[in-house]
Amino acid sequence: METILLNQQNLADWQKKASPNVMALGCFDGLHLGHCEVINTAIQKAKERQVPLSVMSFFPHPKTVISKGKVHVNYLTPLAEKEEKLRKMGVDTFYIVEFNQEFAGLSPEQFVLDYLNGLGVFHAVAGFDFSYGSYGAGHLDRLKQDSGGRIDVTKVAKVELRGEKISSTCIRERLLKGKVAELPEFIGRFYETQGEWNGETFTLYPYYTIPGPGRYEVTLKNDSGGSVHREVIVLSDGITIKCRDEIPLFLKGKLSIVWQKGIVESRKLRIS
Ligand SMILES: Cc1cc2nc3c(=O)[nH]c(=O)nc-3n(C[C@H](O)[C@H](O)[C@H](O)COP(=O)(O)O)c2cc1C
Ligand SMILES: Nc1ncnc2c1ncn2[C@@H]1O[C@H](COP(=O)(O)OP(=O)(O)OP(=O)(O)O)[C@@H](O)[C@H]1O
Repeated sequence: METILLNQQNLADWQKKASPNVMALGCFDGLHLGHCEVINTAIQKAKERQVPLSVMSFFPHPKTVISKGKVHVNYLTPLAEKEEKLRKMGVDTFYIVEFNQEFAGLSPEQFVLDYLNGLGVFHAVAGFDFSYGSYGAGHLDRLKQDSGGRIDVTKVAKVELRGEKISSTCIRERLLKGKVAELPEFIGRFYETQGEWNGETFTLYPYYTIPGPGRYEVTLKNDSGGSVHREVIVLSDGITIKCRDEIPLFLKGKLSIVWQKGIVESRKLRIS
């Protein structure tokens, strides 16, 4: 998979190199079950047409830029992890578009002509609610027209769980409430964060969303298959993670925390 950091300055160079492709569109933070439905649908379309599959995502999160910094988005999957997951899914080209005020101000038509037509897209796949262009005015029902009739569109229906749309937002909300045990129903696995254990402290890699303050049952594991079950505490500062028991030194170095269960404090259970 080729990863391309795209912006207004280098767009013309990448347009010259582009070949016909199918493209999946969106932020894809967390690569939850709704995102996987979009990407797997796009994979199928690319196979049917025997062309490469590209994914176009945006960084920083549009909400942060559009709110002019008022809305701060912590990520579920930092870029490096998203890149690895997309590569494993079989994506051929991963475009990360620099989402800044200038880009946000593109009209829906201009975005489609410059970033889809211009990059060889002839079939676009996104979810039912994908929006594009200034004020989010663009939507899938007008994309073909915005492309001058050149791009066919597949709209993926809402993937929901008990009536609730599966979204990165609802996953972040559950994380901050400590409801990590519910997440496999949304992302198909337990939520994981990557970082370093130096023998004394955990240091998470940047951008992860840490579960809310509280105690958690977790599995600590490294890339060579070593793992232990432990209880960790996220302190009230919401960023410090402490492990209650000793962590074996064979886990020193890069370490994943697999968040499995929030331990409800007994005091919360006390019925006054
Ligand atoms: C080129 C481009 C420009 C965009 N500009 C805006 C914008 O000005 N305002 C906006 O609300 N959304 C804009 N969006 C849509 C956002 O990416 C995002 O979909 C929207 O904020 C709704 O987010 P949500 O569906 O996750 O709530 C733009 C998207 C693209 C691709
Ligand atoms: N539950 C879902 N069902 C179908 N498509 C979805 C679903 N969630 C997201 N998508 C689609 O997947 C792509 C990426 O979604 P995106 O990350 O932009 O939105 P999101 O998951 O709702 O995140 P957020 O909550 O931050 O807005 C978009 O095309 C979007 O329409």
